[in-house]
Amino acid sequence: MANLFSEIAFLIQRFDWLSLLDIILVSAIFYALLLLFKDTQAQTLLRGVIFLVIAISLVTTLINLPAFSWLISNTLPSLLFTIPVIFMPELRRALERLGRAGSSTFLFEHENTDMEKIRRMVKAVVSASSRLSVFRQGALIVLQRKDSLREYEDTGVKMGALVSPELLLQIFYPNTPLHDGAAILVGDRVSAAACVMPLSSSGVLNSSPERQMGLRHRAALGISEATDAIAVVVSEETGSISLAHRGRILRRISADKLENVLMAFYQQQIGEQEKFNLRQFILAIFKSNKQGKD
Ligand SMILES: Nc1ncnc2c1ncn2[C@@H]1O[C@H](COP(=O)(O)OP(=O)(O)OP(=O)(O)O)[C@@H](O)[C@H]1O
Repeated sequence: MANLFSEIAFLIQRFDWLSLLDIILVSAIFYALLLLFKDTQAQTLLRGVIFLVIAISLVTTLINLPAFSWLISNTLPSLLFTIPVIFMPELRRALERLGRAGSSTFLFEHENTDMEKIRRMVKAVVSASSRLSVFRQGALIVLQRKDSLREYEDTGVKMGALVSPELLLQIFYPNTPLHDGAAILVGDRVSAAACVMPLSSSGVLNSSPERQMGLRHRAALGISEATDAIAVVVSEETGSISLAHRGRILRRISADKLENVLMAFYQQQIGEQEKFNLRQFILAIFKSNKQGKD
């Protein structure tokens, strides 16, 4: 024990501003990694790994355990190689998120921020959902937000048609070729129909007070867990409308509530983008002033 205290005292004595910089850099990298994996399934694992790495480094630095240190120094690198393989989809999404944060052109941002297009799309989804609900025709409509849904579009039939209530009603008309699966909406267009979504394996639906939900609701929850998309489901059995987002499901909502919730989601997104654009705008003015002076 006395040895451990003297070891700690020795470490404290050696602590200088370079050590502080070292700690700040490592903490910044861990913080950036956690931020990158925020809201993904890999987040909990990453937190565990970071905790493990810190705990092991402390133990092996302070206490002289040669066999344990040997085991850890040989197994940790292989663990670092296996994590990216297991969490490939999360990693890809995290890098996509990073790429989006880096892209700052006004044009790129404008594609999503056209409020008129969004309003038209929301109106079409709400109108189609309420009519499908009355007819008790099952439907799954997935609205892309920031995360790309390209890999899911590839599982269905590509369309690229302007969204309208009639088009959505036609897609989900029973026993037609496109009615099975999900329709994906990107902006104000139906980009693909009859798409296969990942099924949720979380217990949210099982623990619901009602009966266990079927595949359509599992698929809605699944895509909302895997991406930031919003999924609107119309139940074939009950005609009820539900909305899934970020692994949570709002059950049996009215058409009015659906419209309010969807508009709130997009207004929040647009607010964030406008804040971002304002920053870009200020930076651009600052740059052009500087160039003018030069
Ligand atoms: N992975 C999937 N991706 C997209 N759609 C799916 C997927 N799996 C099933 N579906 C859709 O769900 C339909 C089956 O729904 P099921 O009756 O099992 O679900 P449910 O949640 O009970 O819905 P409902 O209340 O409408 O009956 C399929 O016909 C298909 O259109």
